[in-house]
Amino acid sequence: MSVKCQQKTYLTLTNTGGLSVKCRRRVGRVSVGSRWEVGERVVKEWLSIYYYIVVRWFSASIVGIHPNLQSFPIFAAMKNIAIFASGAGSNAQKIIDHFRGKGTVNVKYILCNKPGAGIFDIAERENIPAILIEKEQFFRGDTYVKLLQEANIDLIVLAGFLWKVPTNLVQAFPNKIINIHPALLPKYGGKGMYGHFVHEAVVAAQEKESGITIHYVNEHYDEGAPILQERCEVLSTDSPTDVAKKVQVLEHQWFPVIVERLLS
Ligand SMILES: Nc1nc2c(c(=O)[nH]1)N[C@@H](CN(C=O)c1ccc(C(=O)N[C@@H](CCC(=O)O)C(=O)O)cc1)CN2
Ligand SMILES: NCC(=O)N[C@@H]1O[C@H](COP(=O)([O-])[O-])[C@@H](O)[C@H]1O
Repeated sequence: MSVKCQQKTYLTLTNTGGLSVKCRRRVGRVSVGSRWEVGERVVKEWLSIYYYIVVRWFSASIVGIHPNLQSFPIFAAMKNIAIFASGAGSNAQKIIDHFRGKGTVNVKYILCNKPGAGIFDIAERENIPAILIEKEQFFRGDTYVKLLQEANIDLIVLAGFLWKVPTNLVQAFPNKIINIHPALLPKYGGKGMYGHFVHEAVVAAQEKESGITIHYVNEHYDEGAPILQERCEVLSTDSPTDVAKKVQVLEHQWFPVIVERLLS
């Protein structure tokens, strides 16, 4: 079944820090699956909402009586994350999938600086509030710092975000912002080193291996403390796209695991 004229919505921050809803009308045929798939998806969504409400209410009341039960996963308070992205959002999707139905992590916001980026479609499908970042507000002022603090964000995850996080945001969330880089830092990092540019440089240098680096974010590009590096072989016959595919497998395998480990 497909429908026409899907309304695409995202949020923007007003100057007073409020949220306003924007509609990006998309005219075109959007497949939402068969009636059965749609019905199944609705049932699953309602069940996860029911699970969330019942279990969270129950665990909150129990923890209120015995706070030391907090250490048991079932009673642990849910952690909030915000995901920043600029592109397709495949890493964001893997993180969302990883925590689906667990009741441990809530993706409270998705923030993106590129109108029309695929990450907005993911946010729409997953019913996650999506915010289009306004450049001036992001680099001058505390609008986004306040939004994320008021949302009680426990971890900010940069998943293919292509702007430098400003110092005020880094300082507001010390050791609570992480990034995934598609290479083995410190090589192939810094300004200009993102996406395909990284893999092109690795192939041009005839490297025998590449990989991923997940690291804390400081005020400079790619200089924060490393958290994890995983490697893949680069063959002499590999193109940058071949390397990108191998690296993406590592990203999708490890990023959700590291997010979970840091929040536990
Ligand atoms: N304060 C920090 N902010 C960000 C970091 C970081 O380590 N500290 N990591 C980046 C992600 N990243 C590499 O992992 C990265 C992303 C983008 C660039 C870059 O050169 N960007 C261009 C702009 C590109 C665009 O707008 O399309 C630029 O700055 O000129 C380098 C590294 C996320 N933020
Ligand atoms: N230097 C930052 C950088 O290059 N990040 C890279 O952007 C891609 C985002 O893909 P996605 O939108 O499909 O998650 C990922 O490969 C990530 O490592």
